[in-house]
Amino acid sequence: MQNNKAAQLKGTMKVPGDKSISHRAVMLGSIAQGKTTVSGLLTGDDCLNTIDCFRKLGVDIHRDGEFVEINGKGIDGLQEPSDILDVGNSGTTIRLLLGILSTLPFHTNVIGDESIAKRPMGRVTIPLKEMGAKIDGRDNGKFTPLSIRGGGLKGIDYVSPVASAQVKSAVLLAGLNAEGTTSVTEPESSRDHTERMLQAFGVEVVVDGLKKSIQGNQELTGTSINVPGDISSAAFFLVAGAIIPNSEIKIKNVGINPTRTGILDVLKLMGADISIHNINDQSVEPIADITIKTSNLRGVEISGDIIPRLIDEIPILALAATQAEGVTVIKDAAELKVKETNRIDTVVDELKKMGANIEATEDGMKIYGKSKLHGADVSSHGDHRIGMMLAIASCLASGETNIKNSKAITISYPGFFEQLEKLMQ
Ligand SMILES: O=C(O)C1=C[C@@H](OP(=O)(O)O)[C@@H](O)[C@H](O)C1
Ligand SMILES: C=C(OP(=O)(O)O)C(=O)O
Repeated sequence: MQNNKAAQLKGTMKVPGDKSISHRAVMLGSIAQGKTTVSGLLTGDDCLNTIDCFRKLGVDIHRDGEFVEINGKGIDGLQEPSDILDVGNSGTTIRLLLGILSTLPFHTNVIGDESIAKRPMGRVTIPLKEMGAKIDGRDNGKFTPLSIRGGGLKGIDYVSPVASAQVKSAVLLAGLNAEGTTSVTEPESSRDHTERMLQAFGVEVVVDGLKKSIQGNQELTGTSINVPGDISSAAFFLVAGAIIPNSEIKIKNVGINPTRTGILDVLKLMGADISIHNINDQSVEPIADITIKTSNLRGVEISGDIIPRLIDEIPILALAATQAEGVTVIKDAAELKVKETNRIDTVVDELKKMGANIEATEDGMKIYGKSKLHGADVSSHGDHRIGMMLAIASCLASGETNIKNSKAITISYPGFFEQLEKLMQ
């Protein structure tokens, strides 16, 4: 993909459905009893892989664009698949799926792409094995391909070493069909979409600070889910609006769940001209419209318990920091190393090629502001968020930027380039 400098970005837009919520809607609908309808589903590759895995498990799922109907027969309605389940590039799919498969008394093989093969699965397979699931795979079940035979689980009181919604969700989903109570305690709060959505399906989740508990043998009842716009996708246009001259962008219907809004807090702290309006917190997930205008940003420190609230937004925040006055320091973000790519390395290496003054640290990065970016030959390394960050960087850079493997962007944002082009007109 080739991109050139943009004079301005102006307009009103929507972003596709939230990826985390879309995965969960398909999964919970598949294990619920009765009909679930989902509107506004993200049709990115990751969520399509989730649908494909549950179809292979025998679930009746009809999709018409962003609308999905699932005819659930309860968790016991899932059947041993005759084919390997392939999650593609999606960490959320494999980790949450492992939680569900752990409860089912049959055999499944699960694989993903070469990025998934490098990502740690021990963080979910260790507690799931402790609950009684039989899981094997490379390095004693810590990496794909994985083979799993579930059933006969016992609840656990699990203290997770990482603030990860995928770990929390996998254990809680396994707990749905385990004997007794299952609890997960996290070091910091991670996104709580699973807890919220389980409640919408009629399951009781007990929240005691950082400890979340669930009783075994609870049945889910099908429901209607309306997926809000993905704040992680909106983040690319929020930063674009702030750093590209003469811009003003309004993004409608964005999910503003407080466990996801670290990006808004940091942009405000950096001095961005951002406003949040039309807040509607009447349903399971709160939504709002967000407007951003070209801003004079300043460098900040981003560390501590805000990190899980903006973990996927760090690549685009790093780009914002290259245009801020002063230095930005990102700490406590070692989790970036185990995403689709090592996002500390890919952000630093690719932005350096475009002239940014940025260095990697042990658990984050340091960015010196007000760099003049120039076009270069860069690569997404197959990581959708790196691809989108580079596309926004190219709108600011002088000359031409060639982004290798920009196709990866469809993992979370089909139609990204079309949207960007519309705002340039
Ligand atoms: O649960 C989810 O939907 C997600 C949780 C986060 O990962 P971790 O659970 O590994 O922190 C996030 O980075 C990922 O994009 C989606
Ligand atoms: C880390 C991400 O997703 P996943 O873990 O589902 O692959 C992401 O979307 O940035």
